[in-house]
Amino acid sequence: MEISDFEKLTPAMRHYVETKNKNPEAYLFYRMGDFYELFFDDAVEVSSLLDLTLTKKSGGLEDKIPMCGVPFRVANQYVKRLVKKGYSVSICDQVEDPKEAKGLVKREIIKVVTPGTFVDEENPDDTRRITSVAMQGKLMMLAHCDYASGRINLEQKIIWDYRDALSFLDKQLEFYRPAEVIFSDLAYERELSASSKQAGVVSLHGVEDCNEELYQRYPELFDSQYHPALNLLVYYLEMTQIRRQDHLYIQSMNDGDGHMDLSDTTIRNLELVENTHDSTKKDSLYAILDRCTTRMGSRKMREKILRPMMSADSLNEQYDRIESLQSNRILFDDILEKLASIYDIDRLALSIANQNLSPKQMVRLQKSLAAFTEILDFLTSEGEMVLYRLFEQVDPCSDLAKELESVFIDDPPASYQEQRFIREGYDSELDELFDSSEGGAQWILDLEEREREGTGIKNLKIKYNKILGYFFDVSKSNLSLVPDRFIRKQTLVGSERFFTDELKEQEERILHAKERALERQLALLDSLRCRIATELENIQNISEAVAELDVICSFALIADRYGYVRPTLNQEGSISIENGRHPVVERTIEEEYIPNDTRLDPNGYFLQVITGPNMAGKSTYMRQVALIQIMAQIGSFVPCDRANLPIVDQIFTRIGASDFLTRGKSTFMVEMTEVAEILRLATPRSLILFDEVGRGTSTYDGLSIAWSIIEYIYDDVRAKTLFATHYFELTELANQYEGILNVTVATEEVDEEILFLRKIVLGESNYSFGIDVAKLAGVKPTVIERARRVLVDLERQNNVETASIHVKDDAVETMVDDELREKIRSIDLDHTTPLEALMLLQSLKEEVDHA
Ligand SMILES: Nc1ncnc2c1ncn2[C@@H]1O[C@H](COP(=O)(O)OP(=O)(O)OP(=O)(O)O)[C@@H](O)[C@H]1O
Repeated sequence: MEISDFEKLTPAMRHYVETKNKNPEAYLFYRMGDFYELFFDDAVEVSSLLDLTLTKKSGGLEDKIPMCGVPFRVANQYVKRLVKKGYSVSICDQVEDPKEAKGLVKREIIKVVTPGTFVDEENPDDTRRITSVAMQGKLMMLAHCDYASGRINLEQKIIWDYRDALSFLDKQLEFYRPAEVIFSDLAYERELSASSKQAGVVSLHGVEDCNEELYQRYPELFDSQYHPALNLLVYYLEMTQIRRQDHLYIQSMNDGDGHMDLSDTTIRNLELVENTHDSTKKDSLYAILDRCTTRMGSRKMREKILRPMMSADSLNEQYDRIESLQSNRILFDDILEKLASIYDIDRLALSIANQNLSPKQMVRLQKSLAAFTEILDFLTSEGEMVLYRLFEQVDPCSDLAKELESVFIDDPPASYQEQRFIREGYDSELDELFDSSEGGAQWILDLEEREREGTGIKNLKIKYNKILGYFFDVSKSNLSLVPDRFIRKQTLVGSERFFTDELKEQEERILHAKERALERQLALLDSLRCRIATELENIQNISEAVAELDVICSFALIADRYGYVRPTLNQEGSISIENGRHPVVERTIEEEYIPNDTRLDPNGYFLQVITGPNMAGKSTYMRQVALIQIMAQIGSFVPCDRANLPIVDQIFTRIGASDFLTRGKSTFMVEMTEVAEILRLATPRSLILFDEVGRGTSTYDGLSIAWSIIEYIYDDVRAKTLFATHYFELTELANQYEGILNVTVATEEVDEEILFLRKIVLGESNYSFGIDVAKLAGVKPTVIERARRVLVDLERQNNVETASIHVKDDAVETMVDDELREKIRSIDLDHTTPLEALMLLQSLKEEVDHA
């Protein structure tokens, strides 16, 4: 805005413009009376975003100023809609009582609500995270914060190049799914933009200034160590929320150790937390495993699935806990019952720190703490030490729970400022004040009765409103009976309103007592808020422990219900699964699920080439192995009869076409990029699933790539690998390498129809049944017939071509050698003339030259 225009503005509009300029990127909600108003461009944009009526207001300029507004009581609804679309909103409130203001009422921005800091009280499942990214030398550091609970997870990784940065960020953003990412301007901005789009980040912006003094102000948080990403995060939160951020705490610091590293493609391909068709939880591993009672438990379950553990000791301890619940049914039921009365206390942390817990929230906290104490009592009295150990370090805040127990009435009102919510007997002064206010009310009723008799006005009533206070209401027909001591206050169409000196005197007393009672009540509430704030850290620990316990209960429930068994962990690195099942497919198909065995042994067969017709069950089999391995490493029992499993460091999957086309790469390019990444990162402790690698290009290209990938894995990577393919030629590899095993999915042909037996058996299949599947799928018979003829032709040509390809490849060379050897062996020298021998030699040479 031009300075000349600014000077023409009314004082209120000038203040609005000054306030807006403090944070131009956020929409400014400017409090005026009972509304938050927006002006100028903000009004035009927000009215269209939220379907509000756009009006105009004169503000000193020649043209009227665009304006729209929302009632302040429901403003949160509008703020929510804006932040969900990725916008931020500055809330500018009146910070002095308008009645006491001289001139303009003082207004200030009290906070800026951003996509990552918005807390949706009505929807506790809406977990919003904010992530900060900063670089320190070659170290990329990230701080992920769940703002409502105050929990922060720190991550870091040494970045060698652009590709490293991109893959690390992809993984991080996919895992934490922040709504908002902030970065210092120096950080990898370009990479961030690409990754964040992929992970659906709604708001991304750089923050230039970063106050390095912060770590002195939050000594516990920083643990006297400067951490640039954490610093950036706290700086940004203080700047937007305009207050100290005392509820923040570090939940974990991950420097890559201790957890299995799952790539975002693996998370997607195995449908760990969402399915690939509509990106919801349905039909994912998470949907099967999550039988948690509390919301904290469900969130923890998701975290665990995405971050499997690597410590055999911790996993065995977790299995022990499941067993201990299974073997003590009564205790298990008691715990489940108590968990059901624990609220989502995790999300109260922000309100606890800001000391604005409502009475309703306090009652929830009290009930949750009481239930938690009872759970601890069960465990100690039952001597269940494996479970109790979860809580050894946790202070149950029993005193606080007891203290809160006697405070509140049963169901405190949501709008508590004007109503009684503290129980009688908790504070004698409060009781006296409410008594006199309520006693006054009785006095009014008595007076009404007395005056009705005294005046003879049968329907005389004492009423109350905010403007007149208490008054006598007399209908027109009774006006002649009104005595002189009644003083007229107001005349309406059908009645008149009066008061008496006596009524006014009493009114003073009643209203004053009520006001003081409410004041006292709020003061008591404030002191409880202070008291609770001192226990914040303990409450956060309790919510962590409850979440852990809930997850274990969920594992135990599922194990019982679906017949999962405890896996045994081995150090040798071999996978041995008896009658394994796919945890999701077995629950979603109508027919019976056919279990399968798997054995992958680093000292024996560690690479399986899986052939078999389309739709036979190859992918399902491979995924089942990966899912069983993941389940074991998150501490769950597994769907099979018996499992002896290693701790794998990573699970890689190259399955189907990924949806990366937005980044301008072809499907085949994406496939090869993923393959390259897998070959680079996999170790002998990894598990790799390859489904039809090489399919995205011409047959020979694809076949040769698949062939050499298998050889490379066999010779150099040595990771346990399942390789499903339609290239029958790859089954030849098993003849050449000892550790490669050919398996196939059994089928039966009954009356020219194929029957899938779903059973993995030794051997290979050179027939893909693609055309049969097309027939099953309902493709027209004429098309099917034509396809069969084309296939026959192609196969004929194919053989001719195969004979003439020149591949410098051990495998092919071996085949040529074998043929030559065979020919030489068959020469009968006793019956060969020198000339014939010479001619034979010439023909052999020609063959070798053309091979
Ligand atoms: N073990 C099993 N028991 C019962 N049904 C199964 C089993 N395995 C797979 N199926 C069923 O078969 C369907 C096809 O399986 P899957 O996708 O694994 O086949 P595929 O061999 O990978 O096929 P394609 O080669 O066409 O990708 C699954 O959707 C499932 O309904």
